[in-house]
Amino acid sequence: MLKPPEHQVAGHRAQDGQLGPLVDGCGIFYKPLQGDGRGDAEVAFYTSLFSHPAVPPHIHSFFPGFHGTLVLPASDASGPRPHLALDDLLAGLRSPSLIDLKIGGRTWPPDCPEDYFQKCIVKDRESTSVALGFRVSGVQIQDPAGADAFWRPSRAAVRRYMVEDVRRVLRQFVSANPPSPDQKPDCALASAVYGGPDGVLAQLMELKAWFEEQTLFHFYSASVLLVYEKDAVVAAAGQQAGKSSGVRMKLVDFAHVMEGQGVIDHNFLGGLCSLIKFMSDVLNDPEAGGRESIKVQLSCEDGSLENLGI
Ligand SMILES: O=P(O)(O)O[C@@H]1[C@@H](OP(=O)(O)O)[C@H](OP(=O)(O)O)[C@H](O)[C@H](OP(=O)(O)O)[C@H]1OP(=O)(O)O
Ligand SMILES: Nc1ncnc2c1ncn2[C@@H]1O[C@H](COP(=O)(O)OP(=O)(O)O)[C@@H](O)[C@H]1O
Repeated sequence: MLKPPEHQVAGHRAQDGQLGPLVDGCGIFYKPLQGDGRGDAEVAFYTSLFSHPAVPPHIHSFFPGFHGTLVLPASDASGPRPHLALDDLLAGLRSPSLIDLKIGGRTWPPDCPEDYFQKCIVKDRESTSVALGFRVSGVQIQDPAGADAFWRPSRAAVRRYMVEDVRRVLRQFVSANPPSPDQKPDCALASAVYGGPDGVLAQLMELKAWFEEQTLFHFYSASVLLVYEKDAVVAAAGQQAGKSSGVRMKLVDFAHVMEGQGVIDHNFLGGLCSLIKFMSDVLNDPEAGGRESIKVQLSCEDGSLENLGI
C-alpha cells in the first residue's frame, strides 16, 4: 500500500492534501512529476545519467536507482499522475538519522523566470547558501531516549540557520548526546559516520573528483542526503574487520539540472568543497562544540526545544 514516507526531512510533502512523494514499503520511493517542466527535467536527467557513456559507472552509486515512471493516484487526490520510481534511500531503516544539504551558493538556474529567481535569491542570501555554498534543508536525528524518538527541528527553524548553526548541526548529527543548551554535541559517532574508508567524507571526496572533471550537468538546488542508523554504526565500529557502517550518501532532487555545455559546475563544486571542509573540521576537532552562547533555533516540531540558547 502506498503511503507518505515516515522520515522525509525537506521538500514537498504528501500531507494535508498536498502533492508529495509516496513509498510502497518494499523499497521504492515515488516522487510525483512536478509542474512547470520540473518533473520532465528530472526524468530527463535520470535517463541521461544512467545511459550517458561519459558518466563512469561508479558515479551511478551516488544517485538513487531509477526505475522509470509509473502513473499512480496523486497524494493530493487530483487523480492519476506520473511518478518517478526511485530506490527508497531509507528502505529497511527503522530509526534513521538523516540530513538534507542543498548544495550551491545559488539555487536558481540561468534563464529561469524572474519571479522564481527573486524567490530563490532571497532564500540564498538569507540562508547560508551564499556564505557557505550550501544550506541545511532539513534534519532528523535519532534521540538517545529511544529508537522511535527523533529530534527534528521545524522547517521554519532550519530556514533561520546561520553559519554557526550549520556548524553545530553537523556536529549534533554525529553525536550520541541529545541537543541541549547545557551540553556540546559529543561527536561520538563522527569517525564512524564522517570518517573511515566508506564514510561520508571519503564518498564526498570521490564525488568531488568527478565534479572536478564532469561538464555534462549543472546541478541547481540539488541536495546531498546523508542517512545512517545509529545501531548499525555503533555495531560496525565495535567490529575489527572493517564491517560496513551502512552510512548512505546520495544526491537527490534534479528538477533544476541543466546541461553543462562543456563547463565545470563551479557552483556545485564550490559547495561540495565547503561541506567537505566543515565535515573535516568535525573529524579533526571533535571536542569543539561550536561557539558558545549563540542564539540558534533548534526547535523540535513539538516545540519542546524551541529557542535554545546554545
Ligand atoms: O515553495 P517553497 O518556498 O517552500 O520552496 C521549496 C523549497 O523549500 P524551502 O522553503 O526552500 O525549504 C524546496 O527546498 P527543499 O527541497 O525543502 O530544500 C525546493 O527548493 C522546492 O523547489 P523544487 O521542488 O526543488 O523545485 C521549493 O519549491 P518551489 O516553490 O520552488 O516549488
Ligand atoms: N529516493 C529517496 N528515498 C528516500 N527519501 C527521499 C528520496 N528522495 C528524496 N527523499 C526525501 O524527500 C525529501 C525531498 O526530496 P526532493 O527530491 O528534494 O523533493 P522536492 O523536489 O519536493 O524538494 C528529501 O529531503 C528526503 O527526505
